[in-house]
Amino acid sequence: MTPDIPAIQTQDLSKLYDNGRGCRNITLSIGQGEAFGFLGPNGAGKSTFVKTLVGLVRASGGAGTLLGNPIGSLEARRHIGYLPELYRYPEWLSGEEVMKMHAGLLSLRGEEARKRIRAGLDEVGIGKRGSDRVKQYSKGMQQRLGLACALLGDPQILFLDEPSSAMDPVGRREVRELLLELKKRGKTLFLNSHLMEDVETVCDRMALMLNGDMIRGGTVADMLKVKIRWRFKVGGFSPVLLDWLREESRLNVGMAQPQDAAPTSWEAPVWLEAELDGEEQAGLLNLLIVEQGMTLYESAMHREKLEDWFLEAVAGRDQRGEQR
Ligand SMILES: Nc1ncnc2c1ncn2[C@@H]1O[C@H](COP(=O)(O)OP(=O)(O)OP(=O)(O)O)[C@@H](O)[C@H]1O
Repeated sequence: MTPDIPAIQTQDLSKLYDNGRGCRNITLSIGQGEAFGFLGPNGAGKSTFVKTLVGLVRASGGAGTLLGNPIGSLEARRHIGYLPELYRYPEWLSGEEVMKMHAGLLSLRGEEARKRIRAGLDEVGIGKRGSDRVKQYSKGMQQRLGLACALLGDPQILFLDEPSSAMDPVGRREVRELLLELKKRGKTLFLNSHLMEDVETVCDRMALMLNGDMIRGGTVADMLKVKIRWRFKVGGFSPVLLDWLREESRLNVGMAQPQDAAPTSWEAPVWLEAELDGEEQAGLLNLLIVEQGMTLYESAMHREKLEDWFLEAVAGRDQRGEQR
């Protein structure tokens, strides 16, 4: 495989359904071995874009290639694994039988197929339940099975549409670890997710979709350079101390929003909030609070950085995706 050919490349790629919804004019280039995250609210067009890339729906405009091969072509499909967002496996089949069915589609047979099926089920953590029927699987286990199917052909590019949405926090973490491992093995990952933490941990670059358009994009590191919000729960507080804190730290410290963190009585601890560039500044404020004889009950980041970014980006925008 020529390393400088992009794994995924699109130029003004659009897929508009008869009702005018879908995704439009998406231009992207994703290198081999890169992990790319698509974020966006429900109905933004993320799944439509992925379905167009994997060749499940035909583009209405623009062009795209996977490892240099036109999207939808057999050669492009040979290199991909796809975990759709909504899927149902026949309930009467066992996990192993579902995998066997997929192995058949990949022309894998005999011992090679058996080996890969066993390893695949183990890798996603359901190896011991492989002979159980799908109807006995929890939603999270079905999602793990879907992931194992997507990995069965050892694809170069993995398209994962909400890969851990049905999982509990432990399952999500395991999937994140698996994705990081796949990245280490040089796989290209395209991840659609509502879960900021998935994108933040796994992806190198990301973009935000809204109403069918890609409205913002960049490296995850750049996106995380936005200010962070930090909260301090302090006792023995007085307004004079707040002025002093501001002056000493030269930071933007204030009382936290009363509706979020109202004190219950005058003596009760109060919440302060600061907009910071990094954790070191929180350390400085901790120190100054204690130095002034206030009691520091709690000091923690208030909101996910990426979540802030996401909320800020969609704030005030009309979101047509979910509307009639
Ligand atoms: N087959 C279809 N026919 C007509 N409209 C569709 C079809 N599939 C999706 N849409 C519409 O296209 C828009 C984008 O849907 P899409 O499923 O791509 O969004 P999404 O970002 O993946 O959302 P979610 O996170 O909820 O899956 C939505 O308004 C949706 O209602």
